[in-house]
Amino acid sequence: MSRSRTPARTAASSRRSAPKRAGKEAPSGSLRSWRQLEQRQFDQIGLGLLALSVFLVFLMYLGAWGGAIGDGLVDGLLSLFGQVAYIAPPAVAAAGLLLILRPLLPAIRPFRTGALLLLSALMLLFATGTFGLGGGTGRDELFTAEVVRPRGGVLGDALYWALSSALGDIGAHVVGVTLLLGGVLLLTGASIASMVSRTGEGLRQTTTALRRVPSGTTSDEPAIPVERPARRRAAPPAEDPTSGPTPPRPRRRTPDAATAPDEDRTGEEPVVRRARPARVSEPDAGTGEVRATRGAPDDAPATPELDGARRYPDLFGEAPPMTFEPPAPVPDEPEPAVDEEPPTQIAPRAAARAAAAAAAAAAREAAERDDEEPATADEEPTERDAPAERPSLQELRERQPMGGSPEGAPEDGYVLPDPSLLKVSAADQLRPDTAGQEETAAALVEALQHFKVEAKVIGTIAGPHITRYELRLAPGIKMSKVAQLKDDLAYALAATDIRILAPVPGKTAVGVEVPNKRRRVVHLGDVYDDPPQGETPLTVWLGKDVSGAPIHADLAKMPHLLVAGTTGAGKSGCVNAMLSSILLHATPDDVRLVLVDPKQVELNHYESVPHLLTPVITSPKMAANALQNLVREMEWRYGVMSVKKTRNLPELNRVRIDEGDEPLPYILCVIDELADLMMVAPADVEDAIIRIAQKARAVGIHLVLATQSPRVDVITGMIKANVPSRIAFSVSSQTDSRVILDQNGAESLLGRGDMLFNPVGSSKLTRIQGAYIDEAEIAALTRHWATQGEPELREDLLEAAEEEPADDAGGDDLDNDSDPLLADAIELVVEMGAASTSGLQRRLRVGYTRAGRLVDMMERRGIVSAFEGSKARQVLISPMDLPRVLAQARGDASAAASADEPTGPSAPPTDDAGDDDDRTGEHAALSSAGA
Ligand SMILES: Nc1ncnc2c1ncn2[C@@H]1O[C@H](COP(=O)(O)OP(=O)(O)OP(=O)(O)O)[C@@H](O)[C@H]1O
Repeated sequence: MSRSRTPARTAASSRRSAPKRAGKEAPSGSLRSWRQLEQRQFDQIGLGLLALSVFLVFLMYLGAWGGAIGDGLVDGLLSLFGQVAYIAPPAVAAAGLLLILRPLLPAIRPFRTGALLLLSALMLLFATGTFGLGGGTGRDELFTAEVVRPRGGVLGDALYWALSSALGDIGAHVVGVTLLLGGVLLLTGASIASMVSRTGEGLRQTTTALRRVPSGTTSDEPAIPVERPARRRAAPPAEDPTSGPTPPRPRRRTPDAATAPDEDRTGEEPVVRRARPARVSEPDAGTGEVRATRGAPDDAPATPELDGARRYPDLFGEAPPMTFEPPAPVPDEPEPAVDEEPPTQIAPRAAARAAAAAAAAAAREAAERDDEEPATADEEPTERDAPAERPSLQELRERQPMGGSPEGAPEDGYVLPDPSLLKVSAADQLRPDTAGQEETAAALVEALQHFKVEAKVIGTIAGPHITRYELRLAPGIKMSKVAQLKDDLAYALAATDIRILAPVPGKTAVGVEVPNKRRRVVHLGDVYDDPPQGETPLTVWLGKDVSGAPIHADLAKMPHLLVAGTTGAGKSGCVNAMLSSILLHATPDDVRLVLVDPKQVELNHYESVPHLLTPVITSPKMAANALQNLVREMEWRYGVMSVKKTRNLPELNRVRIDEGDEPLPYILCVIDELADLMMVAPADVEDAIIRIAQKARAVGIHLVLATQSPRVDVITGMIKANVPSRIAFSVSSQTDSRVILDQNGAESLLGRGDMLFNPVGSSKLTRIQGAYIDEAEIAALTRHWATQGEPELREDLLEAAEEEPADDAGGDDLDNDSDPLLADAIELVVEMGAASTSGLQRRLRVGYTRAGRLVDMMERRGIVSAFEGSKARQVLISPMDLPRVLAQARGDASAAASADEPTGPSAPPTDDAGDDDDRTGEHAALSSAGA
């Protein structure tokens, strides 16, 4: 993190968290000011407590004279707490140490409560005389000078008196012991069940280990097998971007520095470092990498995993910040398992640590398993085990990976652009326009009254372009009534367009979003920040939400994004903001770009950045080729991942770096006008998009598809199903809005960057005013990159994909109802008892399109049931029918006729049954041609 950026970043962060706090109950003044103290102030307090502890040791344990204050203090403590006061010196020292070391310690929420319970329990036990503590002289002499000191002090006596009055002596004993146990549990973070289970587990392990000891083991030999060293190098300690001094921008950031949050990066290092190869960063929780988040110096060793954090994750960590990082939904076809993250939040630090430990343990186990036993053949095959059209080993070896450092890349690493080249709004422009808010609120309530809707405004939230008025309706009034009044309210408020949220998600309120009189332009510089910890280099800044909080998204987690809206609504602006965000923090070693711009004017600014993998593609045909070649790259990456036994790009890159290979970058393909491509080669483009969208997430290939034509022939059902994250800009009708978002809303947007963001896994739409970056800023940014090397273009990406004989047999030029693999497919589905396109893809090693066509052919022949949404297709024939059906499929009609067992349900006649003969003739021809 750069020093010069720190203030801006801090400002941005505090702005971001402000609305979150606004929604919560304000903490009390003293608590708030306590929390606002900085660590150096905590250090001072901690030192003071340590000194006090030493002082008390002398006074209380060694009998030293402490002067008036010291002795008074000891007297007071003894009177108040009795014998329990003797734990004051270590307790005060512990409190001091906790304050000093708090950046290194996990947040243990119930600490204070635990300490309080323990203290109360001890005082009570001393006062009550439980376990013979304190003498226990009963209630008669309570509060007398003779007994308070040797027992639980005045406070202990007070507790004892209250409890014994209410519950008797027995009750006081029971409560004392219970409080003691409760305090211990809270302080240690243990739970009774887990203690029981861990004890059982420990016993089991010990017994097992003892049983394993060979009879001849001598005392010198280790009885319990020693853990084998992991085969792979463990992940280095995490980097903490929030700590330590940060070098000023412009800085030279090496690919390592840019992309390897787990590499050592101290502030003292020279700013320029040559440290290729890069390591692509990865999500925290997914990969289990350990990252310190608070105060730990960069070069400090990673805080050791706390046992409690692993076993009792619920007790550790802090409230997660708001962000959009949803996991990808599982498409029809299962992706190779990649580490998932919780849908809407960054994992708390301790949870991340726990995940890290679990992942590390799993990796160790896996490494050991690899050493010990080869994979068994009967293991459940996964997509990764048998990817469709997996390249051969030869191909894997020969192919040149996409990425690597472009020609002429600076020897000493890339220099990242300074974000200060971005324009920042003036202070008055950063504040939303709140003029006339009261009048609008009053007019709103009045207008609703005219329509017999009783409501009152319970809150307003003002953003850069709209203000949301939150209404509480009188009992018995339906929300839908307000929604129906949209146009009337717009008329009453003299507003261009209003949007009604009925209800506001998560609130008992109806929201009415009214455009502000003066809209604020949100400049990218107002919201831009480096990717938060745990995010990938594909993190982009989208703009500000209705409360003015900056919103970012990690495209790698989207994992693909659809951007649609009418012309002039701000799509290109949004794409520019995304690309610029990436160019501001990612080097060509982190991210490579494939830009498709059929309009030829939107993305040509980027033609000289070294991040490009191809020239900016303007021809739809070339774009279709590029997409198909990206599918090959994807398959190649899967092949490599399978050989290296890794599950996602960051893991693969770790292995590649260990083996001295260049890591692979993320690849982002941005298509600025999907409709143009879909006009030229709909089948090929759709097929390639679907295949990339379904599978490419794990290998780091991601798509951003933009279109100004939100029509079903452009955004087809299959594309929609596989591109789960959507951004809708203003559209002209509710139908268009539903095509993009599956719900209304985008028809009420204001244009010029006003958008609704629907990240994957969330049904909630976030309204955002898009960040804007003008051409001069983009030019400055691209100039900065252009001086650091030419793009190393992979022209082969634009070449027409080589025809694959196996797949071509089922290609476009063939009859739609015949395929040499049909008989095999039929056999397979009968054998499997179900028909799925992905199953056929895997087992027959064919592409998606061909497998889909085979299923269609079987449906037409009555072999499998029709498509029923998410339900699997049923196989309608029995194994007994197989010979006849296969004979038909192979075009051997005579074999079918002479088959001995023509029993069982015959395949239902199909409309095109009459054509079968012709087709079987073709089949035979094809089969023999193929042979
Ligand atoms: N985030 C924004 N803030 C303010 N104004 C914006 C923003 N985005 C776009 N605009 C304005 O809207 C105009 C049109 O934007 P843009 O070119 O991005 O639209 P588009 O949807 O890509 O249109 P087309 O599909 O025709 O390319 C821009 O010239 C700019 O003035």
